[in-house]
Amino acid sequence: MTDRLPHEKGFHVSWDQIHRDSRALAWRLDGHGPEDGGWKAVVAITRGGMAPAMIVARELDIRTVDTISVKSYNNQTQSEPRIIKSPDMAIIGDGTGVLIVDDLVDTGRTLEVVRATMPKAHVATVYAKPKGRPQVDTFITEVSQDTWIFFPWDMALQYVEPYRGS
Ligand SMILES: O=P(O)(O)OC[C@H]1O[C@H](OP(=O)(O)OP(=O)(O)O)[C@H](O)[C@@H]1O
Ligand code: HPA
Ligand SMILES: [Mg+2]
Repeated sequence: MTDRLPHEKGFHVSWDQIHRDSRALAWRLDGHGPEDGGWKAVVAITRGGMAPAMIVARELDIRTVDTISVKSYNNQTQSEPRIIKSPDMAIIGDGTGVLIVDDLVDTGRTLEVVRATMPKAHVATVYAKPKGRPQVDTFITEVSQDTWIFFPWDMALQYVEPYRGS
């Protein structure tokens, strides 16, 4: 599969790395919620946003966690993003004090759709590519547009041949 990728580079993220980067995201967000009450809820964009959202919610002691389900990719082929499941809007309101969390922003189309449903929410991703950056309020690491990010939940440990074969 890898030789058919349209991306020049690969950025492989381990569980340890995503844990550290998600914690860094939480620390960056700490104290930046609305002055009257801080962050009140986290909305994870499924599925990739769920692991970072759990870590952010844990670090910032936020107990209200909901999800929004958006389907935009089939492997590496992009299609029109569709909202399959919305969060509980009675809790979310217009998004004030709500942190929307995703693993990454690429073209920004997923976030465009999500933002429209919660215009006052704060959008945070762990990784960002340049095209999608305008859709994100806070992120940790930027990678180039021609880089495909591989997450630990999509990978497995495997044997590699020694660099110098016998
Ligand atoms: O900025 P964009 O170009 O819209 O792409 C970013 C989105 O694509 C991936 O999710 P995907 O739709 O593949 O679903 P998944 O999280 O369930 O893997 C990723 O987790 C982001 O949510
Ligand atoms: O670089 C990526 N990695 C994983 N999923 C993605 N969805 C859009 N871009 C990416
Ligand atoms: Mg996703």
